[in-house]
Amino acid sequence: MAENPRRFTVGYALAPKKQKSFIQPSLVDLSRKRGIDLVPIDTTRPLAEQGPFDCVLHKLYGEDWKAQLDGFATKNPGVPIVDPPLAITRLHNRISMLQVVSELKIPQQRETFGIPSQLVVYDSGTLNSSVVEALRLPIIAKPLVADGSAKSHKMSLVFHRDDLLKLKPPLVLQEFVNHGGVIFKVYVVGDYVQCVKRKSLPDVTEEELEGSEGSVTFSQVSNMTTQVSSKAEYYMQLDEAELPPLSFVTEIARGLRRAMGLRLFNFDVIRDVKVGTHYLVIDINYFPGFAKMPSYEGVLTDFFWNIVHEKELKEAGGSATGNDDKEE
Ligand SMILES: Nc1ncnc2c1ncn2[C@@H]1O[C@H](COP(=O)(O)OP(=O)(O)OP(=O)(O)O)[C@@H](O)[C@H]1O
Ligand SMILES: O=P(O)(O)O[C@H]1[C@H](O)[C@@H](O)[C@H](OP(=O)(O)O)[C@@H](OP(=O)(O)O)[C@H]1O
Ligand SMILES: [Mg+2]
Ligand SMILES: [Mg+2]
Repeated sequence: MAENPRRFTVGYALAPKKQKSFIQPSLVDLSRKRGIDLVPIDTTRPLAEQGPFDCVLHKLYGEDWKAQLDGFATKNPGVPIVDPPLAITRLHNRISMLQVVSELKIPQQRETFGIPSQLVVYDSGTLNSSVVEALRLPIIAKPLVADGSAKSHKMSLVFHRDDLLKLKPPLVLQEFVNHGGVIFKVYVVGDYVQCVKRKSLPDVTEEELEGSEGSVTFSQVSNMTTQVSSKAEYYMQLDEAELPPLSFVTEIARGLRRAMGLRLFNFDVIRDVKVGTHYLVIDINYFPGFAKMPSYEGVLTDFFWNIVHEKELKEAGGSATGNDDKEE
């Protein structure tokens, strides 16, 4: 194949913290070598006046930013926006986020999956109603909104029904499922899927449930550097835990990618210790911390390459992105 001297530009718009963690020199260098320049978008200036870009990558929210993206898309209809704001919005609500998992039509064989029993509570009055009684303790209370704010990560693990009354709706009440203290994070970058293990909340025994007083609040367990459990065997659990079969999580990833019309996300999966082959999806995050993923530079550079070459690949009758099957 003849060498293509054309260079491509990916414009990115990220919050300062995200920019710092994601735009590593190693990523910029590798992309540059493959003919792709990563260029920051100036969010203080109209987006439609900037560029030219072959792709716009973003993780910013708000009506103003949406309007900027709309203006840019009108002027540049062929330029992919990763990802469309409307598709991302589904992940800002912990009910609509997991609804999509329940709707997936994937033949389940040895390994099965679902979501934990949960319900949404909009007002304090509902906290002692019979619908809540249907949920088994312990219960995790999560803010309904998952918009990336510190508040949206603040959760409570509740051991007694009385303690539910202290919670502040709107929230999602979800049954806590014992899973051996290990969570699987499945990273999705276009058609690329990688699954890693992280530490999670430790299991709760019947005795602990009877004896525990009050509720415990916590935030971003899997990102914590300090030990969440004092149990000595804790880190051994992480080491020894077997990953779910890659083909199984890849099927779920593919289903989610198609159903949501998103290319950059991860989802958290736990394995029910009681069943052993039953998995529960508990969280989906847009454009998560990919820099924590082994070989992230190569994976993301391949992704950018595929995106900017999408048009010519389609014209040539092939697709290297694996996104030709997405429903957008
Ligand atoms: N139903 C559940 N059963 C058992 N543990 C759970 C359940 N839901 C959440 N957890 C634990 O609580 C942690 C936080 O929950 P979740 O992932 O929903 O929150 P988050 O703030 O959106 O996380 P992230 O930082 O991944 O965005 C999980 O990583 C897991 O350790
Ligand atoms: O701040 P919000 O928009 O909520 O996004 C977070 C995600 O919820 C987390 O899942 C990311 O951490 P992981 O990549 O470990 O899942 C986390 O990654 P980070 O801590 O590297 O930024 C964030 O992307
Ligand atoms: Mg999570
Ligand atoms: Mg989350």
